[in-house]
Amino acid sequence: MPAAVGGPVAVAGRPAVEPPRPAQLRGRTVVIKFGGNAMGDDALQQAFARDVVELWHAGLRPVVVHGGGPQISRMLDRLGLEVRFEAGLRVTTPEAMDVVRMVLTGRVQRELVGAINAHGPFAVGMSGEDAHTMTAVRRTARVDGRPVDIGLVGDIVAVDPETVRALLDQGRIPVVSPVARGADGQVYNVNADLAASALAVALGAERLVVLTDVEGLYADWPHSTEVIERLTAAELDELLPGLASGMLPKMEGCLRAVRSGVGRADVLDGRVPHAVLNGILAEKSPGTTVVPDDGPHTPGDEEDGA
Ligand SMILES: Nc1ncnc2c1ncn2[C@@H]1O[C@H](COP(=O)(O)OP(=O)(O)O)[C@@H](O)[C@H]1O
Ligand SMILES: CC(=O)N[C@@H](CCC(=O)OP(=O)(O)O)C(=O)O
Repeated sequence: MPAAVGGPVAVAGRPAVEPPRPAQLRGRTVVIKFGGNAMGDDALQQAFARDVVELWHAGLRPVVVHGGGPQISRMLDRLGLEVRFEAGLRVTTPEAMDVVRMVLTGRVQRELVGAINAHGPFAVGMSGEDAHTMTAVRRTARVDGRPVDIGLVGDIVAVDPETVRALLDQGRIPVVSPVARGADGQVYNVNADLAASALAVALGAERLVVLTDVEGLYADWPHSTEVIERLTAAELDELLPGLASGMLPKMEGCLRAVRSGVGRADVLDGRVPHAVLNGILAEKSPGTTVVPDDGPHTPGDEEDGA
């Protein structure tokens, strides 16, 4: 596969995107989390796939970590199994774990890989289990300050990024499902936002981009939809205990990422077509940007670890 060639990103029929410093972004790794909500919409999935390929053409090294929560819930429902979340994490029985693995790696990932590969032989799907890429330990949820057993849910404790890095070096676009292996051989269900964050850290990624089904982090949800445009890690740390449902692991992932070397994390509205392209190439992203306490690490400041 030819080496990526950087250049302005022209997208016919769409508002012009002003790439701020494409030369500085060239060769940089960007981890993008694509959530299950956006995946349910064919047009959005196709637009996402095109964006990812365009980033590749612009010379970036995109890695996709996908979710699939709604798809798992629907399948559990069809099978007559319970659907329940605690603090934004699915309560995962051994039977549910089988379904999680089958739906994420066997179905949702195949569809996304197919959408990207409509543009060429780019995407290679893999699970966090593969080649010990993600190792997890069982975690509990905290509800009202108390630990709650949520079954086979994992927290990632180690990432070996070599397989993902090798794919990037071959000019591929890795598409990773958030399933991890425990050191004990047990398979764990990992929240996709936290999996994306852990992989971004291990790859020394420039950016973590999390797509969701709202405009960003709302300051006073559910009473208002005023989006917080930018916050530092310390500011987010203070807000975190007050966050609810799916926003909690998402923002926890952003915090972990910027506290561990990722230059910046953006939460963007995945319902907006081409959110990824606009979010990454525009100077100011339309959603919520989380920066390290000492400000964003901009491309060119230091060597990318990837
Ligand atoms: N402060 C907040 N700001 C925005 N959304 C919030 C907030 N707190 C909770 N939410 C909820 O979190 C949801 C996003 O999380 P989730 O459903 O897990 O998304 P995804 O499938 O994209 O990972 C929003 O749709 C909203 O209902
Ligand atoms: C532990 C846990 O909650 N895992 C998630 C994994 C998928 C996911 O995170 O998907 P979205 O990004 O689409 O929500 C789940 O079972 O739903």
